[in-house]
Amino acid sequence: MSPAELRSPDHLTLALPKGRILEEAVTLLARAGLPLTLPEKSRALRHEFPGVTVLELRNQDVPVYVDLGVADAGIVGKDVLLESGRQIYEPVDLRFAGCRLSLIREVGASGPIGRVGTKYPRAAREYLNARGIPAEIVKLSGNIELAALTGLADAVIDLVQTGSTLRANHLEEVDVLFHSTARLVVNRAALKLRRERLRPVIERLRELVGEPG
Ligand SMILES: Nc1ncnc2c1ncn2[C@@H]1O[C@H](COP(=O)(O)OP(=O)(O)OP(=O)(O)O)[C@@H](O)[C@H]1O
Ligand SMILES: O=P(O)(O)OC[C@H]1O[C@H](OP(=O)(O)OP(=O)(O)O)[C@H](O)[C@@H]1O
Repeated sequence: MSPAELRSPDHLTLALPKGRILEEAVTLLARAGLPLTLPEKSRALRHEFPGVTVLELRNQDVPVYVDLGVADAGIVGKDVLLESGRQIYEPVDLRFAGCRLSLIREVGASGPIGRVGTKYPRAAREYLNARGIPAEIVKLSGNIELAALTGLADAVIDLVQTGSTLRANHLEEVDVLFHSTARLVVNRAALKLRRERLRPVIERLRELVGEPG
C-alpha cells in the first residue's frame, strides 16, 4: 500500500516549500477553504491544522513527496517541477511567483559557451543539446549569476523576474528557456482516495485564479 492509502480518506497532507512561495500558497489554500494559517516561525517542520497536515520542505523536495504519495498535494514552481523530471498531475496554474528561466551572459559577451553554471542541470542539458552546444554544466546552489561574473562559467542559466539582479551585475538575458509560475500538484492515487476533499479545493483554486475547469 502507498503512504496515501494508509491514511484516513478525510485527512489531507500538503507539501509546501518554505521559501518565497509559502505565504501566498497558504493564503490561496485558505481562500480555497482549507483551515490553514502561516506556520509560526519555529523549527517545527510539520504543522497540524484541523484535518490537514502541512509538511514544510525545500522546493526541490515537493515533487518527490507528492509523487511518492507521502503528501496528497503540494504547491511548487513549474521550474522545479520540470527539473524534477516527475510526471505529476498538475491541475491548476496558480499564476503567482512568475519568473522565467533564462540564458544569461555578461553584457556584450560573444565567445563560445564552454561552461554553464546553473541550479537547473536537466533544463540546461536539454537546452544546450537541442542547440548542439557541447558545453560542460556546473551545478551550483545559489547566487548563480556570480559564476558568469567571476569566469567560473561563460554563461549561466537562472531565473529572472524583475531583471534587477541582471542590471545590478552588468549581465544580460540572451535567451528564455521557459516561463514559470506556481502550480498545484496532486498525487493521482490521492485524487481518487480523497476525491471529496481534493476536488472542491481544485475547483475553488481554479475559480480564484480565473482558470476554466
Ligand atoms: N526572483 C523571483 N521572483 C519570482 N519568483 C521566483 C523568483 N525566484 C524564484 N522564484 C520562484 O519561486 C520558487 C521558489 O524560490 P525561492 O527563492 O523560495 O527558492 P530558493 O530559496 O532558491 O529554494 P531552494 O534554496 O530550496 O532551492 C522558484 O522555484 C521559482 O518558481
Ligand atoms: O530578476 P530578479 O527579480 O532580480 O530575480 C532573479 C533572482 O532571484 C532569484 O534568486 P534568489 O533571490 O532566490 O537567490 P538564490 O540565487 O540564492 O536562489 C534568482 O536566482 C535570481 O538571482
